[in-house]
Amino acid sequence: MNPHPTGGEGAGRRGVLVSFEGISGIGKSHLTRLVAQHLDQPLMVEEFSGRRQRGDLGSRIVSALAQAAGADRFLRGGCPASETLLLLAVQLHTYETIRVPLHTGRTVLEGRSLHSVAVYQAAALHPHDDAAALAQAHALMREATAWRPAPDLTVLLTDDTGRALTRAERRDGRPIGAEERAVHERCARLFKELTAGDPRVRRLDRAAQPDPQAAADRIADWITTARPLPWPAPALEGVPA
Ligand SMILES: Nc1ncnc2c1ncn2[C@@H]1O[C@H](COP(=O)(O)OP(=O)(O)OP(=O)(O)O)[C@@H](O)[C@H]1O
Ligand SMILES: Cc1cn([C@H]2C[C@H](O)[C@@H](COP(=O)(O)O)O2)c(=O)[nH]c1=O
Repeated sequence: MNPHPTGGEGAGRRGVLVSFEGISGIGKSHLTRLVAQHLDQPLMVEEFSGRRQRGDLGSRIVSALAQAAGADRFLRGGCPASETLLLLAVQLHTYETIRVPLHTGRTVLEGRSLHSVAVYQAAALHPHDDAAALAQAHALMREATAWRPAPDLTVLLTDDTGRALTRAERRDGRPIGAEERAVHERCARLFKELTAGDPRVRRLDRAAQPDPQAAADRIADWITTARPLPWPAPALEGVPA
């Protein structure tokens, strides 16, 4: 089986693929909207948010997972391996939907991308073993990037976890319990460990940069100076590399 069914990629002519990562309430959507105002008609993709009900394949997979998981915010319906493969499929679907705009020069902003699946699903697959979870997160990144490219630039947002979760509680109108809070804390750590030393990942700490406009200016600078990285994949049908 060809692991790059949608393939496609020479560097230089396409737009930059940017992801925003971090725990709930960290401000991914909020900052993405502000950053978008600095860019020339970027395409914004937010398939993972359970708050958005749409009919595309990726969103329908997420809705099905959310339904199977009941009230659980981490989409845990009791079958973590199958859930992980479905969430990776959502990532592949995202790539299939963005590849043409991306290859015709548009900047694409992804709210949650491969790192989110790697982190949350590694945590779900290894709930009691941090070292195994980190190894699993790296393995999931390798698996995912056999199927679709990783973002050229990942913006990892960090903050005091309590403050981020208070924002998420206020936004969603429901409290976050102690077990969920512990998972958020663990995933915040895993995001940092998974991305440590990766030159494609820029970290922005909201505690150090609390002004959203200043944070957005800084991120926009990173994006406008980022360059598309070569992707090891065959040429995209109908779109010159
Ligand atoms: N610096 C901030 N000051 C005040 N409110 C903020 C700030 N950043 C975000 N918010 C608000 O906090 C809530 C959570 O932000 P947002 O929805 O962007 O977080 P997120 O969970 O990271 O995003 P996503 O929905 O993409 O996963 C929103 O209501 C947003 O408007
Ligand atoms: C990609 C992905 C996400 N999740 C969980 C993590 C969060 O609890 C929600 C998304 O909520 P947000 O407030 O919109 O950030 O989904 C997950 O468990 N597994 C995943 O792969």
